[in-house]
Amino acid sequence: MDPARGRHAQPDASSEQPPAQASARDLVKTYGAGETEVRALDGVSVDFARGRLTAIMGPSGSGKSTLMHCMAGLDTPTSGTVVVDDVEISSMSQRALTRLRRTRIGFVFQAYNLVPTLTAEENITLPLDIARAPVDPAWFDAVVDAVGLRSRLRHRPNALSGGEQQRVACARALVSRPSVVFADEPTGNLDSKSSREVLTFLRQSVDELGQTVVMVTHDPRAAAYAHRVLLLGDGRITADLDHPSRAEILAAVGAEDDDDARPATGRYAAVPAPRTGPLAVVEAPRRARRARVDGDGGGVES
Ligand SMILES: Nc1ncnc2c1ncn2[C@@H]1O[C@H](COP(=O)(O)OP(=O)(O)OP(=O)(O)O)[C@@H](O)[C@H]1O
Repeated sequence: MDPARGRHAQPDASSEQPPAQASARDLVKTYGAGETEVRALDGVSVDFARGRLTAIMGPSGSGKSTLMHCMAGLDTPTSGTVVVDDVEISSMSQRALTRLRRTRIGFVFQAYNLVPTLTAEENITLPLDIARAPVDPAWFDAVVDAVGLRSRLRHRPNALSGGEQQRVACARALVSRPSVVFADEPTGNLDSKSSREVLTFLRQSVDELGQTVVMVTHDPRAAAYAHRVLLLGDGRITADLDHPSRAEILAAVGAEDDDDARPATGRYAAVPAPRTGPLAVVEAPRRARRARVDGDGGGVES
């Protein structure tokens, strides 16, 4: 890190690794104190490369959401640093963080968190509208077309399916062309078809739109869409898999294959299935306590 600028130094240009778009160093997050203290993150250091889809997996309580929230500036680490797009955010004021989240960080929640009184289009542009930042029409069109929502833009959330609502939420996270998008169990509430649509879009946003996406999932089928899979256990990274096959992911999480949900062909034909069968024991469904109101329009969490 370059202390004079409060930023991390630029990576070595000769490095073969894509530069990190977001990084954590020695991240520790504790909740409570004394005998009730919980060490949700126990010294996590990780780089999320630009133009990659990274999946984070791990058992319930292993620290996945805490890591995402600290990386996205939704939670403050107890110690350690978080850098997004060369800017250290872990020591920023709430005000500066709020501003940054509106335009530089996208967040997708399991519960969609759309504003019910606004149309799909208004929901998508809300973070920029709140930030009084201009909407780039060409980028807006590219995102809306990629997510397949052109004909639904004037509908309100209650007239959209769950999958459509989550695609609106994905488009909202991407509309500012953020440095990085964090998605916390984006398919946790969706059926297999809608899950496939959302995962395909997230992958497409990386491959075709050049975005950087970090996604928490409990589902090995969803993780198979990623370029990289990280496993967390007890607040630490326990495995880091580069372009893993579905079999490698299943082996890493200690789950057996689910014959009923086996993809037709090819890696990206992976079909996330409802949470039944052996994979259901890998992790409990996301808890409702995840939903929160950020109130700044950056994630428009509700
Ligand atoms: N606000 C909080 N107050 C106290 N403890 C918390 C709080 N948030 C998280 N924890 C604890 O920190 C640990 C990590 O939680 P976290 O939600 O990050 O795990 P997770 O891997 O995302 O779990 P899940 O998949 O079940 O959501 C858990 O033991 C959890 O109970």
